[in-house]
Amino acid sequence: MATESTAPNGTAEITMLANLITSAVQDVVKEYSAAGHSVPSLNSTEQGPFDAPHLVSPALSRAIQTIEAACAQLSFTVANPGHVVTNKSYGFYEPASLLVVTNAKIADILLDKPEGMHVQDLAKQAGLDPGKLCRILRMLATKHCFKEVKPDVFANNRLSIQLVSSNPVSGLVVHMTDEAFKAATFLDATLTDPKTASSTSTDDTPFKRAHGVSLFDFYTTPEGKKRFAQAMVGWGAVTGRSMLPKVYPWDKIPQDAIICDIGGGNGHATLGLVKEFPHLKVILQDTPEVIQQGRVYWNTEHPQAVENQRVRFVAMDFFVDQPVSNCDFYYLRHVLHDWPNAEAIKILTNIRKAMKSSSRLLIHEFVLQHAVREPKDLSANQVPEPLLANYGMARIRLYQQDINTMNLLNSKERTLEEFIDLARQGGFKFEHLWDSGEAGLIEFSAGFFAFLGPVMASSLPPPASPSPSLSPSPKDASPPPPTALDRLRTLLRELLRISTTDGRVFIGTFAGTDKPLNIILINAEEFRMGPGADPDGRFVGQVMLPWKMITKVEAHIPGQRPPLNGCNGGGGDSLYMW
Ligand SMILES: C[S@@+](CC[C@H](N)C(=O)[O-])C[C@H]1O[C@@H](n2cnc3c(N)ncnc32)[C@H](O)[C@@H]1O
Repeated sequence: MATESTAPNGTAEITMLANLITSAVQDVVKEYSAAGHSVPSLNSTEQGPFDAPHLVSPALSRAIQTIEAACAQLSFTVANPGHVVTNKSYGFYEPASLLVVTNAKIADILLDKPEGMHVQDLAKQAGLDPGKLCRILRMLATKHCFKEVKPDVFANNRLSIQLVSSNPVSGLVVHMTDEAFKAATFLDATLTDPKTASSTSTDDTPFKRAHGVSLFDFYTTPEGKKRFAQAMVGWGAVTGRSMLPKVYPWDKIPQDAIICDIGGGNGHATLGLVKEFPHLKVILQDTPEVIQQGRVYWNTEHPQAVENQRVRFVAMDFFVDQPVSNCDFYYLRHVLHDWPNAEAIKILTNIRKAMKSSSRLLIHEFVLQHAVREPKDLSANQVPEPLLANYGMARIRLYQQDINTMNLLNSKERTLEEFIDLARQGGFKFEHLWDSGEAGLIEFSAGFFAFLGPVMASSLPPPASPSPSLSPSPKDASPPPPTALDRLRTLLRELLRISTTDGRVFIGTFAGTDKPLNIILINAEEFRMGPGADPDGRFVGQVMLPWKMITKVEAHIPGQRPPLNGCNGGGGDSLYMW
């Protein structure tokens, strides 16, 4: 007897997918027509009007992602599943072949030859066997990279033109298809060896197993450094380094606000930002050697910023040093994904120590999403059914890159929840996720003071060390008039001496919640050496005092040096003092 199936209805799904594709194609055509263009053919090698992430409107981006996700899902639904899975297992021949043609500069040889070249001539120039090159080019052309214009005659097309050696994307392609790809063949062995299975050390990666050295040691020669730098420029181009000016309300940020670009590489992201918003200043921080490269890059790409002192270059080791103190923004772009949690928290903690109360941390990275819909996940719910909640194949690079970080560095890409948790452990409070195309820009405030709002932030005493910026943060601008609660908070911010009904006296500060039923204090003397003290001796403890126990509250006696130089909140309920 036939039982009623509870499986989703494939007929309904493929009809919905086809409808999504039709409507998204109309949206794409509309966007191109509005820009006065027709949609570029795959056969064209001309640059299109939307060929970089920052040029794509949110509507066009949605339409493109819908097409990429729905086409894959539709074909995987209707095709023989054995055929689909076998094809997936053969997928590695694509990167292997891309490396051959990129190293041989086939796309360069084909430049300005729309009629194409016979593979005999191509192979002669490239120094390869014509028969073998022909088979490689035909496979790639069958995957729409290069075009076979006549039998055995190949030309560039819209995809292969990216492999031209002057295009930084080709640098990324070589890095991925050579050293990363070789390392990936050791993924299974690394994950099943008890010695390396759960390790987060860079010495226990598939990369090290494949190459005998860690990723960092692989690129020590000048040639290696150049190769990695090229790959990173390609990475920036593809992942949308030019998105930074677009996704945050920089126009509302006051004159001379300082963005500290930590682990900023040559500073290409913040260079683009100050070009578009010249009222901002940048402090670029990276290792000494990279900072030198940054200087050269800015002197070439934006000499006015250097001459007018809109940029400073400060070398650092972000595991050891605090970044420059009291900047308005601390910007981390694709830095944390290089590190497992323990190291990432160390970087964040050092930033946290450098921040003033109104500073903001901006983490600019891929933000992974589950492939399944969850009712509370608003962004996933914007993805039309029956597509996967994370846009499936349209966003596959995020999930491949997550494996890539495991492969190369034993690190990871993260979900929003993971970023919030990591930052909380570094002393930050989540404020906002700004949609930035492929990556997200996640904004955090400085833990404790965050809840106090703009009035509190602007009423803080001046920082102990000279501030590089005298400009208030955006949140400080035009504060609303203080309320009674704000005034109470301002009082409570000061170092206080609090006497209690049981005769104890605490010196500390308020670190409570918005509902001041209890007061949380730090007693420096009592807790500094206590069991709760952190290894740096900064977290000295806390105590909850119900209001009814408090007999007297005195502001710290003016002129007397406070027992501590200042205090600031950690994430949630911890408090740091120094
Ligand atoms: C993946 S790159 C990201 C560069 C840049 N933010 C971008 O988005 O292009 C990571 C950066 O972290 C820097 N870095 C690595 N270890 C560091 C350390 N201990 N101190 C400071 N910077 C470091 C590297 O030199 C590199 O520039």
